Amino acid sequence: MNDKQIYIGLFGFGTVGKGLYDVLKKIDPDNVHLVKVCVRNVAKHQQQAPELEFTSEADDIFADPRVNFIVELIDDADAAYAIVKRALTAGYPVVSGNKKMLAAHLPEMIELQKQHDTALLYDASACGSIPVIRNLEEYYDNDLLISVKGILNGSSNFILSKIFNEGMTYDAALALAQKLGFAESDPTLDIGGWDSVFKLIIITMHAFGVYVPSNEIFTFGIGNMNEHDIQFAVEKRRRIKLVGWAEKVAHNRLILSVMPHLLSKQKYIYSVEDEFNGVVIKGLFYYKQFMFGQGAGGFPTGSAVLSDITAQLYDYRYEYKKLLSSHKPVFTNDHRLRVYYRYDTPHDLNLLNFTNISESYYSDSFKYVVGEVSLQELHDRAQELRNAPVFLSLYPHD
Ligand SMILES: NC(=O)C1=CN([C@@H]2O[C@H](COP(=O)(O)OP(=O)(O)OC[C@H]3O[C@@H](n4cnc5c(N)ncnc54)[C@H](OP(=O)(O)O)[C@@H]3O)[C@@H](O)[C@H]2O)C=CC1
Ligand SMILES: N[C@@H](CC=O)C(=O)O
Repeated sequence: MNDKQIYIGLFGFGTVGKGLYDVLKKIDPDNVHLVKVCVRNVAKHQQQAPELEFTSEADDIFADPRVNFIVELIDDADAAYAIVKRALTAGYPVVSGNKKMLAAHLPEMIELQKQHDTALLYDASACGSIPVIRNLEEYYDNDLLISVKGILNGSSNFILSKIFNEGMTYDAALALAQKLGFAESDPTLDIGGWDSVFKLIIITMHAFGVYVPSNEIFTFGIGNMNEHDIQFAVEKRRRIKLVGWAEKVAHNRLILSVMPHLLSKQKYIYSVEDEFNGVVIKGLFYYKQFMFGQGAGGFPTGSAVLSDITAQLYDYRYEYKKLLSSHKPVFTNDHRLRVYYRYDTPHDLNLLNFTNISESYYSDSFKYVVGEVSLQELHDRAQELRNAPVFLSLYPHD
């Protein structure tokens, strides 16, 4: 046990910031202390924790001589970028939960850590309580990793579970996810697959040493799903789950996507319900491993943040070793996938060029095809697809 003491300047006291506070209160560690908290609305939060010092000025945190550690847990990615950059530049160790900010600025954040010889940890940003980043960084440090695939967003999974298992309406399920603190302040990030793609970008950096910006990754959420898609899934004895997927395919190329998958019972993530996340890691010689845990909520994420904080008691840092690998895969969208595609008009059907159509159905109210389509085409047409009355889902062979 070393005698290092961490004095935290905390930004944000919402679901996760308050979660961290509650976890700290419960554990009462000897070497981690919450010194000052920066929020927008001081009065609101002072009532929640009268013994804490609150401020609405970031400068008050940086000027406090006791603070030697910054924890950033706010819901504004631009402000989070400014705070984390300022903290790293000033040499503070930092913990952040902001996947949107991290996904947009990872290369710069890695550079800042190097330049200022300090650490930024963010395991809590991807899959809440599951220590997926540290495991990918430390344990899977070789070229044998084939794929990382999983349910990376608790809210959309919660909504799908409530619809499929309890027959709840989409709107009621979303309202409940918001009430329970799982959803982002802007829930279209959850529903639209954006939150998953931010996490996928971070995970891909630590799994394969490759950074791909979000605008290059096909992202399609569950917002367009309707009762016909649910009926199709039930008839096929499958479930629809929103899945983030990174996989090495032939010739050391790497495909990435976030989209619904029609999963059969054999798949590990078929049984991941509610706000839980599940990540399947596939390797050349060990087949598959499965990590499972709560992906959202104050306590699970607060405890993951605390784990990132205490890791710095022994100076833990991400080393980004895979960035330097000479065998890094090369990102591509040049890959074909089998999908289920529900459409309404001939125009919508013609948005995509299907080959190998194995199934199709046509009635006044429900039309679909199952066939192969290129990931590049899906990516190029993503915006049109999101805006059209269509739904699509990967339909993997069993
Ligand atoms: N909710 C979850 O389960 C998880 C969330 N995350 C991430 O953690 C972060 C926080 O999420 P969450 O706790 O749910 O968000 P909330 O909306 O519950 O809370 C956000 C907090 O940030 C504060 N805030 C916003 N902007 C500023 C600013 N410029 N300066 C200081 N404080 C500010 C708000 O203050 P005020 O209340 O006064 O307005 C509020 O206390 C996000 O990046 C989210 O993506 C990561 C994993 C799980
Ligand atoms: N909104 C996110 C929160 C955790 O990252 C989710 O639902 O997973």
